Amino acid sequence: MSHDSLVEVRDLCVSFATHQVIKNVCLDIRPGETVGLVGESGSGKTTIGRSILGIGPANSGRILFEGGDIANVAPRDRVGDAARIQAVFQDPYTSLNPSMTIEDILTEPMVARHIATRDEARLKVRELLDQVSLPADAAHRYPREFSGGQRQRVAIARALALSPRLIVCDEPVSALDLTTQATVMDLFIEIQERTGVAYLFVSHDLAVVRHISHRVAVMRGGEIVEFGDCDQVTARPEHPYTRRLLLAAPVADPIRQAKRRQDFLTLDARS
Ligand SMILES: Nc1ncnc2c1ncn2[C@@H]1O[C@H](COP(=O)(O)OP(=O)(O)OP(=O)(O)O)[C@@H](O)[C@H]1O
Repeated sequence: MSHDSLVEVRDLCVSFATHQVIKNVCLDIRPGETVGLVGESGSGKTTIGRSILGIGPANSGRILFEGGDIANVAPRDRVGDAARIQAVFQDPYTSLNPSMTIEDILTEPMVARHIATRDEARLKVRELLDQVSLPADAAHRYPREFSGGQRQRVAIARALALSPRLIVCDEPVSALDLTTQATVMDLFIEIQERTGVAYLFVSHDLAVVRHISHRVAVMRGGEIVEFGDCDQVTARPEHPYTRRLLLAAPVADPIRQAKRRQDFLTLDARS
């Protein structure tokens, strides 16, 4: 494996019953990097994230994390930094336990992993809330008292509680309105700059992925059809499917959009 990878997915295959949904996927994520994973609904983005998290299967292939194979190792059986791979999911309304206070939600991962006593974990809550720009008094409130964007901040704070090297972010802003999306995206970027955490950023929304990613992988029908630097993939896409995805993503400037359409049509005609 290239030694600068944090995660390397090699020839991953996943099937549900007789349906093969992931076909020989290869993907690597470097420390501190954001890899965006885009593609239409059902292309297999979430399935790859779940395999990396250890909450979904890998029928064959390997998932190397700092060199050790973590494919099919459940989260509780993972050791070292692999035990701290975290997730932020789409729906902040169902991903937080409604009967727990924010303090309990944030201390639970630290206590369950025995990396802090309950008292030590409580002391860390204030710092975590501060990292996601929530007030200290949020600790004693319940998820229902917060907006969608604030709940997603709580989910991000919970992911940060274990000082992860990697967070799998699965459509983390898709349920939020556009203004809130922008502030939560800025928070993800700011946290990465401060902590050096890497993200696998899953989204159907190319505009969102383009904003945050260093590299982008494009999925279609269980395969990665294109993987490269974000600028390269979005400005000079090689695969016709990537060009179609890009054309489907809105561009504010109609003149730029028309030019892009013409450029891509020319490229399609050549490929
Ligand atoms: N537990 C499961 N059992 C059976 N089929 C599944 C399961 N999980 C996913 N699939 C199937 O695998 C395929 C890929 O699903 P996946 O959720 O990974 O796609 P996706 O690209 O994340 O799509 P979306 O954006 O809609 O979430 C789909 O055909 C889906 O129906």
